Amino acid sequence: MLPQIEATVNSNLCKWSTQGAVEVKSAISRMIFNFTGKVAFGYDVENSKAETIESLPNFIQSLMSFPLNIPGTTFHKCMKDKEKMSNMVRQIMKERFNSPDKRPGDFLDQAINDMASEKFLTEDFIAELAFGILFAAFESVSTTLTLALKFLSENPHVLEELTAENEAVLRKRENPDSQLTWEEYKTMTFTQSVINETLRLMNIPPGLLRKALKDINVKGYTIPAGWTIMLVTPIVHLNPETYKDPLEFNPWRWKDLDQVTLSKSFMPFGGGTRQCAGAEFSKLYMAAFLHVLVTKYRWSKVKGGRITRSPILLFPDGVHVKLTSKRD
Ligand code: HEM
Repeated sequence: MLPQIEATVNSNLCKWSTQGAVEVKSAISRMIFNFTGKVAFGYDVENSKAETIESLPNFIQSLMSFPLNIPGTTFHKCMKDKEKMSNMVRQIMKERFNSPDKRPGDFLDQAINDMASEKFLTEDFIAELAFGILFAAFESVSTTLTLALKFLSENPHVLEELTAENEAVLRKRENPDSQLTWEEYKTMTFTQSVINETLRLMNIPPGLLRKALKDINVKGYTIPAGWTIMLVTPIVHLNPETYKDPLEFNPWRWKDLDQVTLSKSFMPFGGGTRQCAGAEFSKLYMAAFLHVLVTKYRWSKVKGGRITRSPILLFPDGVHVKLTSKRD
């Protein structure tokens, strides 16, 4: 999948560099939506008959609204947008039922095959599931990468080290134009540290939700069985006892953090059996994005960059940048 990721990042960044200013959050949302939609559900943005998801980048803003489903409300608009995405998957499912010989063997095909043995897998369930996966993918990865861009712009010494690591990867190749390999990805430790540090500082969700299955005693207090518990990950990620100067964007700190500390103090993808299903894919995607970005392009901020939390992380004015090729 790495060559596919690199190719999609290459073509998108090339396109952005020929435009004026690009609003990064929306642009990355579309890029990751189209990619995940294609590899998991066969959504072909170029040739699809399904309606283009124009409202996609604003979906998250309408999600946190009063749940009044009547025309004119934000919630109603949110439900309509969700319906568009689910319908897109329903349409693809219909095409696959009609042409069983043209199945690519992706995630959607697996779900369709499992419908025979798993009673809960109805067409509606798969459409909802697809929406959940697409939403989980485009919102979180685009927020992380947008924030990484912002942090890198504000910390030129980090950008310098990141660029040096990624340019060294190119220099070590026999053919500098060959594609990023898994082995190269594994050597990009500073790139991983930049991603970890961005994930640590940003905390997209305000916490993780769990249900107490039995009464739990915590320091003399009882959490009764059945109660919902919220683990506030931002508190864990900004704990000065683990992370010195916790508000500082300092990817170098990851060199000295051991695995035991991290298992309890770093959980951007959650933990246990409900841990994020897309964690490894996301890290790979983000590393490939940063690799292409810093080796081929430079960028300057045009406007935006303000961040709010409500309760997830939002960029109310977007982050607008101008990308230029390093070859120009
Ligand atoms: C930077 C990127 C991402 C972050 C920070 C992130 C974060 C999270 C978090 C915090 C959870 C809740 C875990 C828990 O309760 O323990 C979660 C769940 C989930 N994520 Fe992600 N996610 C990311 C990307 C993705 C991507 C790209 C996909 C799919 C391709 C994805 C699919 C899922 C799914 C399916 C779940 C539900 C898992 C379950 O309940 O069993 N995520 N994610």
